[in-house]
Amino acid sequence: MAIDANTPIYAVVPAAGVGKRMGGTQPKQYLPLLGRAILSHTLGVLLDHPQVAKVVVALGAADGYFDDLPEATHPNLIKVVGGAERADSVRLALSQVPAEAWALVHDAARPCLTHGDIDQLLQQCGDQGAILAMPVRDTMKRANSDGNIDHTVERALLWHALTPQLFPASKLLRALNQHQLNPAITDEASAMELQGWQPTLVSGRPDNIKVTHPDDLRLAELFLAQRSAS
Ligand SMILES: Nc1ccn([C@@H]2O[C@H](COP(=O)(O)OP(=O)(O)OP(=O)(O)O)[C@@H](O)[C@H]2O)c(=O)n1
Ligand SMILES: C[C@](O)(CO)[C@H](O)COP(=O)(O)O
Repeated sequence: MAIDANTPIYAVVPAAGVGKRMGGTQPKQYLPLLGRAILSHTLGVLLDHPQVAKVVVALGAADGYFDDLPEATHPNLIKVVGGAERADSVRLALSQVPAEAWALVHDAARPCLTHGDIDQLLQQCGDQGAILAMPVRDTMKRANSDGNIDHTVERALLWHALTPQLFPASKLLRALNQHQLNPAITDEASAMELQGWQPTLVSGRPDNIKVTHPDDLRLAELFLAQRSAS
């Protein structure tokens, strides 16, 4: 089942983080990437997709950067104030999404998303929702408390969860409300799984990285520069 062409799709962009793991003096979503802020790249991809009706971005309460972005005045963009955790920011953003819409939740910190991956997610999404993901390629180890190997983890069915993650907005909001005190909710699918949902895993591009540490920024630059050169 693909998402019906008449179903409204609202993108939800959690962008209220501070980027502790990145270090630096400004939130990482505003770091320059080939001359534009990371968040500007991310919003541009979503605002330009023909099936995305609106983009709701969740910002830090004291965000003093967003209004300088060219996308800040886009007619299809809605701003909300985010929350203490990523899941709170998503839950607060969903207040601006109509109940009948589907929510396409995508990290601000993933600027290398492509329309091709969004199209695959929309086409392969089933009635249980769907997420972009990437099969694990390396042998996986579980560490013990000493930081040594405890055991090797069976990897055949292991995937890296990426974003966007796509769910009916009303069902996602209900799940996030029900589990808002659960620290294990680090993505939308984990909340929906607790509701008994089994979302579709849609294989996505490995260059859809989340800029988390300083070396990720250089990688994102290489990926985007490679595309504009091809
Ligand atoms: N309270 C929060 C925390 C995170 N995010 C967003 O969720 C996405 C993924 O989170 P992460 O990569 O962890 O970003 P930060 O929380 O900023 O990073 P760190 O954990 O290193 O502080 C980011 O776009 C971030 O802005 C958010 O909207 N609200
Ligand atoms: C949502 C996510 O990007 C999927 O991998 C990830 O869970 C975000 O984790 P973070 O610690 O909030 O960056």
